[in-house]
Amino acid sequence: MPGQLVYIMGPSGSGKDSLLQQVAQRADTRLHLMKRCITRSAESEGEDAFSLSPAEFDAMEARGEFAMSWRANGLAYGIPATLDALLGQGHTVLVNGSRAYCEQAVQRYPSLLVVLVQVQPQLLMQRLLLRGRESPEEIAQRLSRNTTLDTAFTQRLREQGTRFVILDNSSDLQSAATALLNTIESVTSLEQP
Ligand SMILES: Nc1ncnc2c1ncn2[C@@H]1O[C@H](COP(=O)(O)OP(=O)(O)OP(=O)(O)O)[C@@H](O)[C@H]1O
Ligand SMILES: O=P(O)(O)OC[C@H]1O[C@H](OP(=O)(O)O)[C@H](O)[C@@H]1O
Repeated sequence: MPGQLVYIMGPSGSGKDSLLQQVAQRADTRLHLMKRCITRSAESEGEDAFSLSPAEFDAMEARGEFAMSWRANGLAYGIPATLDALLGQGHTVLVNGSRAYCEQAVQRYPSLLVVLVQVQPQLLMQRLLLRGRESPEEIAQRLSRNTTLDTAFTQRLREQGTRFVILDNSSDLQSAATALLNTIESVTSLEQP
């Protein structure tokens, strides 16, 4: 496909959604941020997503209306199949992805750019509590995912030759967004004929 998929992943609270919003605001029209379908209430704080019931999600998934889909944190997440049309038209497309789904994403889109967003661990809980979208119990469950997820897959990504960068968002959001945009621009300009 002529476009470039940018798959942003990282722990809950690392700032994926904030970074994507920043970059989408600053970037040109060939850069698209995919709006996700999530079985989360439409009233939830934060991310602008399509809110679906579990039954609606399952029906869309069965009809093949997602380019990618996964379950995590008690929720189902889907990236609409329009992703493939955008990539086919040559756009750079940003996706808020899951670490647990990353290897499947690489299999489907081998030329994707994987960006792992990291922050100092002690900041994660603080930022999630301040965001206030989940209860303290749900936040603890989200953070426990960081110890159970297999992090060796990042090593495998490098060995497979997948384009993979780590982006630190421990400091201010603007600096991290600039670094992300620079990374995307360096990869997409490499793709120019
Ligand atoms: N650099 C930063 N400095 C201070 N606060 C930040 C920074 N980046 C993000 N935040 C804040 O941290 C909280 C978590 O950020 P965000 O929702 O973007 O994370 P996320 O990785 O998308 O999390 P999740 O996977 O749980 O949706 C938000 O309240 C956001 O405003
Ligand atoms: O823990 P991992 O597998 O990386 O991610 C799981 C899911 O959680 C986050 O979504 P949100 O916090 O519900 O918006 C991610 O974006 C991903 O979809």
